Amino acid sequence: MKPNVVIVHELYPELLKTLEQQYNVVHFTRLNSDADRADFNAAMAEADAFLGSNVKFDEALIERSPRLKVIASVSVGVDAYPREALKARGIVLTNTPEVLTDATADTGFVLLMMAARRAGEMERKVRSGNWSTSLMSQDFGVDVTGKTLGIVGMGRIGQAVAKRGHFGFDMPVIFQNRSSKPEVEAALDARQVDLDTLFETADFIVVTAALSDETRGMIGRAQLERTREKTILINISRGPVVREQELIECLQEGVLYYAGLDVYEREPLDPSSPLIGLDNVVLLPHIGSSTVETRGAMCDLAADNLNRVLAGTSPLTPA
Ligand SMILES: NC(=O)C1=CN([C@@H]2O[C@H](COP(=O)(O)OP(=O)(O)OC[C@H]3O[C@@H](n4cnc5c(N)ncnc54)[C@H](O)[C@@H]3O)[C@@H](O)[C@H]2O)C=CC1
Ligand SMILES: O=C(O)C(=O)CO
Repeated sequence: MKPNVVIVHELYPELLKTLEQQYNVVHFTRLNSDADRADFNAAMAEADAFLGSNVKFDEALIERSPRLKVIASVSVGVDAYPREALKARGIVLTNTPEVLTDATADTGFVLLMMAARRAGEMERKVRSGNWSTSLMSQDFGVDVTGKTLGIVGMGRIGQAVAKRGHFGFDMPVIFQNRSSKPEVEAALDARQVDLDTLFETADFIVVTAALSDETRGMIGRAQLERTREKTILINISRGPVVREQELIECLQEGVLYYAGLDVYEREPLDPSSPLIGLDNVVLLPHIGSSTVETRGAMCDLAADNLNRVLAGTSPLTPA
């Protein structure tokens, strides 16, 4: 009997075909409707394995999936999964580290550059026929090269952002991390500081810390009030690391100069969010790792992990 595999993700055709040859696959590109949800729940009742992302795996779903052996998440962040419940059931959780590090760090720099040069605002002006009003000094942004870069959470993605800043833009790097990282300090001529010092000192602050009970709400008004006149905050980790309502208020009041966000407290971002009406924020729809090559590599790694667990061997990247 072939194992049953539920997939909730777009896959490139060759990979889907390979998986369909090996398994009984029920495939959703995403769960769009109540009908999809009902079909998904029915499929999970029989599933041996799940591959995908953006599915809320609460304890009730785990209970309704009695045969489940492995969740191969197409993401590095695994904050959406109830670890204790998975452990209790012996379900293996895998993720996709490394292969998305560069694409996500690049997205951090897209946001940083767009915010620094107010590129979204300028682009909107050109499109609305207001070329000349973008040439006034009150519309100018700020320099990037040589400015101090502050990283919150110096893991894989944090280090990739820091490398871009250090080698590409001549930036002094400071960072805050849960554990000490002398090797990073040495390699990037960087300095590890506490969170308050980071917010007081950096010109650009890039949040790349994983979401956990410890980091949830770690950044709010108390930190933003410490920033300098033209500080820019970028969040490419998870929305709930930053207190979104306090961020909005600080942007509205000019306490924080500018922000660039790829992630939000609730996704998709509600169209009625005040963020959408603010000029001093660049908004992306959680596309940190969304390139053709990187998504392909993430799906390959997730599939390898799933194959290995179903074959009774250890996954390449257990979460
Ligand atoms: N925007 C997007 O599309 C993407 C977002 N991500 C997010 O980025 C996160 C980081 O990914 P990686 O760098 O690969 O993970 P990682 O595990 O290498 O790095 C996470 C870092 O956060 C640090 N950290 C944990 N608690 C902290 C605390 N209280 N204070 C300061 N630092 C703390 C850890 O020490 C670690 O260095 C993921 O967990 C995910 O949420 C990842 C990929 C794409
Ligand atoms: O990998 C992750 O954690 C993401 O957010 C999407 O790539």
